[in-house]
Amino acid sequence: MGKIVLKSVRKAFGEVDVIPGLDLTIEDGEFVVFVGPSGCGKSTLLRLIAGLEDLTSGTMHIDAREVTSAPPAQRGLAMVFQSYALYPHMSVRKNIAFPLKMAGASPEEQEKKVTAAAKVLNLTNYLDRRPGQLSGGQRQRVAIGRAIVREPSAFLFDEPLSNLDAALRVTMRQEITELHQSLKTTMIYVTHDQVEAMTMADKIVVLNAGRIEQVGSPMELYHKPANTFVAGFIGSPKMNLIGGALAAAEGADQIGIRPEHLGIVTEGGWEGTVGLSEHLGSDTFLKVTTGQAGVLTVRAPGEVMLRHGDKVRLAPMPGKLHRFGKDGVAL
Ligand SMILES: Nc1ncnc2c1ncn2[C@@H]1O[C@H](COP(=O)(O)OP(=O)(O)OP(=O)(O)O)[C@@H](O)[C@H]1O
Repeated sequence: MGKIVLKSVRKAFGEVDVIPGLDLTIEDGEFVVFVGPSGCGKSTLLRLIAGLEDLTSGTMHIDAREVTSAPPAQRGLAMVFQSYALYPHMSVRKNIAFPLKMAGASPEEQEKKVTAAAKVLNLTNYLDRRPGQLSGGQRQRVAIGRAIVREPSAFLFDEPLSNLDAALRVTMRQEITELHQSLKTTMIYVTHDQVEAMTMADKIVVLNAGRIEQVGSPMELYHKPANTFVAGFIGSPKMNLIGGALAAAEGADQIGIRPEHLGIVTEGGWEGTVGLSEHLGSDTFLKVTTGQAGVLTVRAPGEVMLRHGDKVRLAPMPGKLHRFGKDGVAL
Protein backbone atom coordinates (compact mmCIF):
# COMPACT_ATOMS: atom_id res chain seq x y z
CA MET A 1 0.00 0.00 0.00
CA GLY A 2 1.21 3.52 -0.63
CA LYS A 3 -1.28 6.29 0.04
CA ILE A 4 0.57 9.44 1.05
CA VAL A 5 -1.19 12.35 2.76
CA LEU A 6 0.47 15.72 3.40
CA LYS A 7 -1.34 18.20 5.63
CA SER A 8 -0.35 21.88 6.04
CA VAL A 9 3.22 20.98 5.10
CA ARG A 10 5.61 23.90 5.43
CA LYS A 11 9.35 24.05 4.81
CA ALA A 12 11.58 27.00 5.55
CA PHE A 13 15.32 27.20 5.04
CA GLY A 14 16.31 29.88 7.57
CA GLU A 15 14.14 32.90 6.86
CA VAL A 16 12.99 31.67 3.47
CA ASP A 17 9.65 29.85 3.20
CA VAL A 18 10.33 27.52 0.28
CA ILE A 19 7.01 25.71 0.82
CA PRO A 20 4.67 28.08 2.66
CA GLY A 21 1.95 25.50 3.39
CA LEU A 22 0.56 22.72 1.26
CA ASP A 23 -2.03 19.92 1.36
CA LEU A 24 -1.74 16.97 -0.98
CA THR A 25 -3.13 13.43 -1.17
CA ILE A 26 -1.45 10.83 -3.34
CA GLU A 27 -3.60 7.74 -3.77
CA ASP A 28 -2.22 4.20 -3.57
CA GLY A 29 -0.93 3.10 -6.97
CA GLU A 30 -1.03 6.55 -8.55
CA PHE A 31 1.70 7.93 -10.81
CA VAL A 32 2.03 11.51 -9.64
CA VAL A 33 4.31 14.04 -11.31
CA PHE A 34 5.52 17.23 -9.61
CA VAL A 35 6.22 19.79 -12.28
CA GLY A 36 7.12 23.45 -12.24
CA PRO A 37 9.87 25.90 -13.10
CA SER A 38 13.37 25.73 -11.63
CA GLY A 39 13.42 26.60 -7.93
CA CYS A 40 9.67 26.10 -7.35
CA GLY A 41 10.29 23.49 -4.65
CA LYS A 42 9.71 20.18 -6.48
CA SER A 43 12.85 18.47 -5.16
CA THR A 44 12.34 19.90 -1.69
CA LEU A 45 8.81 18.47 -1.59
CA LEU A 46 10.09 15.06 -2.72
CA ARG A 47 12.90 15.15 -0.16
CA LEU A 48 10.37 16.01 2.57
CA ILE A 49 8.31 12.97 1.58
CA ALA A 50 11.47 10.81 1.53
CA GLY A 51 12.45 12.08 4.99
CA LEU A 52 15.70 13.57 3.70
CA GLU A 53 14.53 16.98 4.94
CA ASP A 54 12.57 17.75 8.12
CA LEU A 55 9.19 19.44 7.92
CA THR A 56 9.14 22.89 9.51
CA SER A 57 5.50 22.21 10.35
CA GLY A 58 2.61 20.04 9.19
CA THR A 59 2.11 16.27 9.09
CA MET A 60 2.68 13.38 6.76
CA HIS A 61 1.01 9.96 6.73
CA ILE A 62 1.77 6.87 4.68
CA ASP A 63 -1.42 4.80 4.73
CA ALA A 64 -2.59 4.91 8.35
CA ARG A 65 0.88 5.54 9.77
CA GLU A 66 2.13 8.98 10.78
CA VAL A 67 5.69 9.41 9.48
CA THR A 68 6.16 13.15 10.06
CA SER A 69 9.34 12.60 12.07
CA ALA A 70 10.24 9.08 10.90
CA PRO A 71 13.76 8.64 9.49
CA PRO A 72 13.99 7.76 5.76
CA ALA A 73 14.69 4.06 6.39
CA GLN A 74 11.43 3.65 8.31
CA ARG A 75 9.19 5.12 5.64
CA GLY A 76 9.28 2.17 3.25
CA LEU A 77 9.94 4.44 0.26
CA ALA A 78 12.66 4.09 -2.38
CA MET A 79 14.29 7.08 -4.03
CA VAL A 80 15.88 7.00 -7.51
CA PHE A 81 18.24 9.90 -8.24
CA GLN A 82 19.41 11.38 -11.53
CA SER A 83 23.01 10.69 -10.55
CA TYR A 84 22.30 6.91 -10.25
CA ALA A 85 24.49 6.64 -7.10
CA LEU A 86 25.77 3.17 -8.10
CA TYR A 87 28.85 1.57 -6.56
CA PRO A 88 31.42 1.54 -9.38
CA HIS A 89 33.48 -1.38 -8.04
CA MET A 90 30.48 -3.70 -7.64
CA SER A 91 28.78 -5.78 -10.32
CA VAL A 92 25.24 -4.95 -11.39
CA ARG A 93 24.07 -8.00 -9.40
CA LYS A 94 25.75 -6.73 -6.22
CA ASN A 95 24.52 -3.18 -6.78
CA ILE A 96 20.92 -4.36 -7.06
CA ALA A 97 21.30 -6.76 -4.12
CA PHE A 98 22.90 -4.13 -1.89
CA PRO A 99 19.79 -2.95 -0.01
CA LEU A 100 18.76 -6.59 0.57
CA LYS A 101 22.19 -7.43 1.93
CA MET A 102 22.03 -4.42 4.26
CA ALA A 103 18.63 -5.61 5.48
CA GLY A 104 20.12 -9.03 6.27
CA ALA A 105 18.38 -11.04 3.53
CA SER A 106 19.68 -14.55 2.88
CA PRO A 107 21.82 -15.13 -0.27
CA GLU A 108 18.96 -17.21 -1.74
CA GLU A 109 16.43 -14.43 -1.19
CA GLN A 110 18.85 -11.86 -2.63
CA GLU A 111 19.39 -13.97 -5.74
CA LYS A 112 15.65 -14.56 -6.21
CA LYS A 113 14.76 -10.87 -5.97
CA VAL A 114 17.68 -9.68 -8.08
CA THR A 115 16.80 -12.21 -10.80
CA ALA A 116 13.17 -11.06 -10.80
CA ALA A 117 14.09 -7.34 -10.90
CA ALA A 118 16.66 -7.91 -13.68
CA LYS A 119 13.99 -9.68 -15.72
CA VAL A 120 11.51 -6.81 -15.37
CA LEU A 121 14.22 -4.31 -16.33
CA ASN A 122 15.86 -6.29 -19.15
CA LEU A 123 19.13 -6.46 -17.26
CA THR A 124 19.52 -10.24 -17.09
CA ASN A 125 22.47 -10.27 -19.51
CA TYR A 126 24.27 -7.46 -17.70
CA LEU A 127 24.30 -8.76 -14.12
CA ASP A 128 28.05 -9.50 -14.10
CA ARG A 129 29.10 -6.16 -15.56
CA ARG A 130 30.19 -3.14 -13.60
CA PRO A 131 28.34 0.20 -13.90
CA GLY A 132 31.24 1.65 -15.95
CA GLN A 133 30.54 -0.96 -18.66
CA LEU A 134 26.91 0.11 -19.09
CA SER A 135 25.12 2.81 -21.06
CA GLY A 136 23.38 5.68 -19.26
CA GLY A 137 19.98 4.07 -19.74
CA GLN A 138 21.21 0.72 -18.39
CA ARG A 139 22.72 2.44 -15.35
CA GLN A 140 19.43 4.15 -14.71
CA ARG A 141 17.70 0.75 -14.87
CA VAL A 142 20.17 -0.64 -12.31
CA ALA A 143 19.32 2.27 -10.00
CA ILE A 144 15.63 1.44 -10.44
CA GLY A 145 16.38 -2.27 -9.84
CA ARG A 146 17.97 -1.42 -6.53
CA ALA A 147 14.72 0.34 -5.59
CA ILE A 148 12.48 -2.50 -6.83
CA VAL A 149 14.07 -5.22 -4.68
CA ARG A 150 13.14 -3.29 -1.56
CA GLU A 151 9.46 -3.63 -2.53
CA PRO A 152 8.75 -0.09 -1.37
CA SER A 153 5.26 1.28 -0.82
CA ALA A 154 6.21 4.12 -3.20
CA PHE A 155 9.02 5.01 -5.61
CA LEU A 156 10.33 8.57 -5.59
CA PHE A 157 12.10 9.75 -8.74
CA ASP A 158 14.03 13.03 -8.79
CA GLU A 159 14.55 14.05 -12.44
CA PRO A 160 15.85 10.54 -13.21
CA LEU A 161 16.27 11.11 -16.94
CA SER A 162 17.97 14.49 -17.03
CA ASN A 163 21.44 13.03 -17.71
CA LEU A 164 20.25 11.09 -20.76
CA ASP A 165 20.12 12.20 -24.38
CA ALA A 166 16.78 13.07 -25.98
CA ALA A 167 16.16 9.70 -27.68
CA LEU A 168 17.03 7.70 -24.57
CA ARG A 169 14.81 9.90 -22.45
CA VAL A 170 11.84 8.92 -24.62
CA THR A 171 12.67 5.20 -24.29
CA MET A 172 13.24 5.37 -20.53
CA ARG A 173 10.08 7.41 -20.03
CA GLN A 174 8.12 4.61 -21.71
CA GLU A 175 9.95 1.96 -19.69
CA ILE A 176 9.15 3.68 -16.38
CA THR A 177 5.50 4.01 -17.43
CA GLU A 178 5.40 0.29 -18.29
CA LEU A 179 7.11 -0.52 -15.00
CA HIS A 180 4.37 1.37 -13.18
CA GLN A 181 1.73 -0.52 -15.13
CA SER A 182 3.23 -3.87 -14.13
CA LEU A 183 4.17 -3.07 -10.50
CA LYS A 184 1.11 -0.86 -9.79
CA THR A 185 3.08 0.78 -6.98
CA THR A 186 2.70 4.48 -6.13
CA MET A 187 5.27 6.55 -8.00
CA ILE A 188 6.14 10.19 -7.44
CA TYR A 189 8.21 11.72 -10.17
CA VAL A 190 9.84 15.16 -10.27
CA THR A 191 10.56 16.84 -13.57
CA HIS A 192 10.66 20.28 -15.11
CA ASP A 193 9.79 18.69 -18.48
CA GLN A 194 6.10 19.13 -19.15
CA VAL A 195 6.15 16.46 -21.90
CA GLU A 196 7.32 13.89 -19.32
CA ALA A 197 4.59 15.11 -16.98
CA MET A 198 1.88 14.87 -19.64
CA THR A 199 2.87 11.44 -20.94
CA MET A 200 3.61 9.66 -17.65
CA ALA A 201 1.27 11.03 -15.02
CA ASP A 202 -2.10 9.89 -13.73
CA LYS A 203 -2.05 13.11 -11.75
CA ILE A 204 0.08 16.22 -12.23
CA VAL A 205 0.85 18.65 -9.41
CA VAL A 206 1.87 22.03 -10.86
CA LEU A 207 4.04 23.95 -8.40
CA ASN A 208 5.00 27.60 -8.46
CA ALA A 209 7.04 29.24 -5.69
CA GLY A 210 6.26 26.38 -3.30
CA ARG A 211 2.50 26.59 -3.85
CA ILE A 212 0.23 24.23 -5.74
CA GLU A 213 -1.27 26.00 -8.76
CA GLN A 214 -3.37 23.02 -9.83
CA VAL A 215 -3.70 19.27 -9.35
CA GLY A 216 -5.34 17.21 -12.07
CA SER A 217 -5.03 14.65 -14.80
CA PRO A 218 -2.93 15.70 -17.81
CA MET A 219 -6.07 16.28 -19.89
CA GLU A 220 -7.77 18.30 -17.14
CA LEU A 221 -4.75 20.58 -17.01
CA TYR A 222 -4.59 20.85 -20.78
CA HIS A 223 -8.30 21.50 -21.34
CA LYS A 224 -9.16 23.34 -18.13
CA PRO A 225 -6.10 25.14 -16.77
CA ALA A 226 -7.02 26.85 -13.49
CA ASN A 227 -5.04 29.98 -14.31
CA THR A 228 -2.63 31.58 -16.76
CA PHE A 229 0.39 30.05 -15.00
CA VAL A 230 -0.82 26.49 -15.63
CA ALA A 231 -2.06 27.49 -19.09
CA GLY A 232 1.43 28.72 -19.96
CA PHE A 233 3.25 25.81 -18.38
CA ILE A 234 1.28 22.85 -19.77
CA GLY A 235 1.29 22.47 -23.56
CA SER A 236 4.03 23.05 -26.09
CA PRO A 237 4.43 25.54 -27.66
CA LYS A 238 2.87 27.72 -24.97
CA MET A 239 -0.73 28.90 -25.04
CA ASN A 240 -1.15 32.36 -26.63
CA LEU A 241 -2.50 34.89 -24.12
CA ILE A 242 -4.24 37.96 -25.45
CA GLY A 243 -5.38 41.00 -23.44
CA GLY A 244 -6.98 44.29 -24.44
CA ALA A 245 -10.12 44.75 -26.50
CA LEU A 246 -10.35 41.15 -27.75
CA ALA A 247 -10.36 39.86 -24.17
CA ALA A 248 -12.78 42.56 -23.01
CA ALA A 249 -15.17 41.55 -25.81
CA GLU A 250 -15.23 38.06 -24.23
CA GLY A 251 -15.82 39.52 -20.76
CA ALA A 252 -12.28 38.55 -19.68
CA ASP A 253 -9.02 40.21 -18.69
CA GLN A 254 -7.12 37.79 -20.93
CA ILE A 255 -8.13 35.15 -23.41
CA GLY A 256 -5.99 32.13 -24.22
CA ILE A 257 -5.77 30.02 -27.34
CA ARG A 258 -3.39 27.12 -27.86
CA PRO A 259 -1.17 27.23 -30.96
CA GLU A 260 -2.83 24.03 -32.27
CA HIS A 261 -6.27 25.63 -31.94
CA LEU A 262 -5.60 28.55 -34.24
CA GLY A 263 -6.93 27.80 -37.71
CA ILE A 264 -5.69 29.40 -40.92
CA VAL A 265 -8.79 30.89 -42.60
CA THR A 266 -9.44 32.61 -45.91
CA GLU A 267 -11.70 35.36 -44.58
CA GLY A 268 -12.48 36.98 -41.23
CA GLY A 269 -10.28 36.22 -38.23
CA TRP A 270 -7.19 38.22 -37.35
CA GLU A 271 -4.96 39.34 -40.18
CA GLY A 272 -1.23 39.07 -39.70
CA THR A 273 2.21 38.65 -41.22
CA VAL A 274 4.34 35.53 -40.81
CA GLY A 275 7.61 36.22 -39.01
CA LEU A 276 9.29 32.92 -38.25
CA SER A 277 8.19 29.67 -39.90
CA GLU A 278 9.54 26.31 -38.73
CA HIS A 279 8.81 23.30 -40.92
CA LEU A 280 9.04 19.99 -39.07
CA GLY A 281 7.30 17.89 -41.71
CA SER A 282 4.67 16.61 -39.27
CA ASP A 283 3.79 20.15 -38.16
CA THR A 284 4.51 23.72 -39.11
CA PHE A 285 5.14 26.32 -36.38
CA LEU A 286 4.48 29.94 -37.32
CA LYS A 287 5.00 33.20 -35.46
CA VAL A 288 2.45 35.64 -36.80
CA THR A 289 2.28 39.33 -35.93
CA THR A 290 -1.35 40.46 -36.00
CA GLY A 291 -2.85 43.92 -35.56
CA GLN A 292 -5.59 42.92 -33.11
CA ALA A 293 -4.07 40.04 -31.14
CA GLY A 294 -0.33 40.78 -31.05
CA VAL A 295 2.21 38.07 -31.85
CA LEU A 296 0.63 34.60 -32.01
CA THR A 297 2.22 31.16 -32.22
CA VAL A 298 0.46 28.75 -34.57
CA ARG A 299 0.93 25.02 -34.78
CA ALA A 300 -0.57 23.76 -38.02
CA PRO A 301 -0.60 20.05 -38.90
CA GLY A 302 1.50 18.95 -41.85
CA GLU A 303 3.47 21.13 -44.24
CA VAL A 304 2.00 24.63 -44.58
CA MET A 305 3.52 26.56 -47.47
CA LEU A 306 3.86 29.89 -45.69
CA ARG A 307 7.13 31.76 -45.32
CA HIS A 308 8.50 34.90 -43.72
CA GLY A 309 6.55 37.98 -44.88
CA ASP A 310 3.44 36.11 -46.12
CA LYS A 311 0.02 37.44 -45.12
CA VAL A 312 -2.26 35.05 -43.23
CA ARG A 313 -5.61 35.10 -41.41
CA LEU A 314 -6.04 33.26 -38.12
CA ALA A 315 -9.17 32.32 -36.19
CA PRO A 316 -9.64 30.35 -32.96
CA MET A 317 -11.33 27.01 -33.49
CA PRO A 318 -14.86 26.87 -32.02
CA GLY A 319 -15.00 26.16 -28.30
CA LYS A 320 -11.22 26.35 -27.84
CA LEU A 321 -10.95 29.81 -26.32
CA HIS A 322 -9.95 30.03 -22.63
CA ARG A 323 -11.06 33.02 -20.57
CA PHE A 324 -9.10 34.39 -17.61
CA GLY A 325 -10.16 37.11 -15.18
CA LYS A 326 -8.42 39.15 -12.52
CA ASP A 327 -5.09 37.69 -11.34
CA GLY A 328 -5.12 35.25 -14.25
CA VAL A 329 -7.74 32.93 -12.72
CA ALA A 330 -9.82 30.94 -15.21
CA LEU A 331 -13.43 32.12 -15.59
N1 LIG B 1 19.34 23.26 1.71
C1 LIG B 1 18.85 24.43 1.28
N2 LIG B 1 19.11 25.58 1.91
C2 LIG B 1 18.59 26.75 1.48
N3 LIG B 1 17.79 26.88 0.42
C3 LIG B 1 17.47 25.75 -0.25
C4 LIG B 1 17.99 24.47 0.13
N4 LIG B 1 17.51 23.56 -0.74
C5 LIG B 1 16.75 24.22 -1.63
N5 LIG B 1 16.72 25.54 -1.34
C6 LIG B 1 15.98 26.58 -2.06
O1 LIG B 1 14.63 26.16 -2.13
C7 LIG B 1 14.05 26.51 -3.38
C8 LIG B 1 13.46 25.26 -4.01
O2 LIG B 1 14.49 24.38 -4.40
P1 LIG B 1 14.22 22.98 -5.09
O3 LIG B 1 15.53 22.33 -5.33
O4 LIG B 1 13.20 22.25 -4.31
O5 LIG B 1 13.57 23.46 -6.46
P2 LIG B 1 13.23 22.62 -7.76
O6 LIG B 1 11.86 23.02 -8.14
O7 LIG B 1 13.48 21.19 -7.53
O8 LIG B 1 14.27 23.23 -8.79
P3 LIG B 1 15.11 22.56 -9.98
O9 LIG B 1 14.12 22.18 -11.04
O10 LIG B 1 16.01 23.69 -10.40
O11 LIG B 1 15.84 21.39 -9.39
C9 LIG B 1 15.14 27.15 -4.20
O12 LIG B 1 14.98 28.54 -4.13
C10 LIG B 1 16.40 26.70 -3.51
O13 LIG B 1 17.42 27.65 -3.66
